Amino acid sequence: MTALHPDALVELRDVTFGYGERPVLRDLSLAVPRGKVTALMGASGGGKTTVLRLIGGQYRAQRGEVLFDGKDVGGMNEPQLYAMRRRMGMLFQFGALFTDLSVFENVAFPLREHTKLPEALIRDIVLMKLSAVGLRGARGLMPAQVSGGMARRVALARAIALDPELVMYDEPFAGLDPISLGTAARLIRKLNDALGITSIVVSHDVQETFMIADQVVILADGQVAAQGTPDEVRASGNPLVRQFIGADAEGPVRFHYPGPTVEQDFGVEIAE
Ligand SMILES: Nc1ncnc2c1ncn2[C@@H]1O[C@H](COP(=O)(O)OP(=O)(O)OP(=O)(O)O)[C@@H](O)[C@H]1O
Repeated sequence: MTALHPDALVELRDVTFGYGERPVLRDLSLAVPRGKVTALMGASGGGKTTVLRLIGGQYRAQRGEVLFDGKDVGGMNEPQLYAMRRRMGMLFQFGALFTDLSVFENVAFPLREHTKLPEALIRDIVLMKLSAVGLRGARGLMPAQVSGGMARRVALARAIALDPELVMYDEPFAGLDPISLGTAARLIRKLNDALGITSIVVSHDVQETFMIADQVVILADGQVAAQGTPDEVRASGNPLVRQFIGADAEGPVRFHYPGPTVEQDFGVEIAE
């Protein structure tokens, strides 16, 4: 399989996908360059998490191809998927930690699950990863004893425990105060560069995400509405994009999930 974008670690080619009748992604094509931070943004329900699930092989594209390192994820069998997922770290919304395991054991978990490394080596790796997120000293704490921002950093250390090539972050900043949010964003950038990772960040926080991203992809209606460097996207004239990045308060993005009209549901006309 020859990649259209030779420097891409992940590539979607003309991908169509829906959970049922309703298509979520329509002929979507995008490339995630190696070693870079790609931000995936767009209105709620636009399909961002769905893209991550297709990359992780949780779902298969109905049409088109999802390539990881040049191989079609949709064509992989279970052992191949398992091997591919070992090369990926995932940090999902709120990066839930195992509440009955210490900070140390949370980070050690993937190493114990996926490797047969001796205990001494596991210890060194865990402490190295915790050090990378500034929490080596917190190893003995339980999740209930750490702040929300710290918990997110522990989850980040866990996501990079197996030295992944790709890390996917789904709303890594959700629920964080502005200071923790800034810290988490800078950490994602720092780890990306220090460890030579490729990162995909799904986020609604325009300011912080634009600060750390090399490439921004804005999804709307299951397609790419804009793509480019943060500056290029900021300069976009597309009304959807302008509304999303906050340049225009009013715009074409619908507030309501598609469904029957108010008149159909209530038999009267109500201003929304
Ligand atoms: N497992 C599922 N079964 C059925 N429909 C789903 C499922 N997961 C998501 N959807 C629908 O698919 C659409 C896209 O969802 P997705 O979570 O990918 O969007 P998103 O851009 O990540 O949204 P948000 O920013 O709100 O998290 C939504 O309309 C959602 O309701």
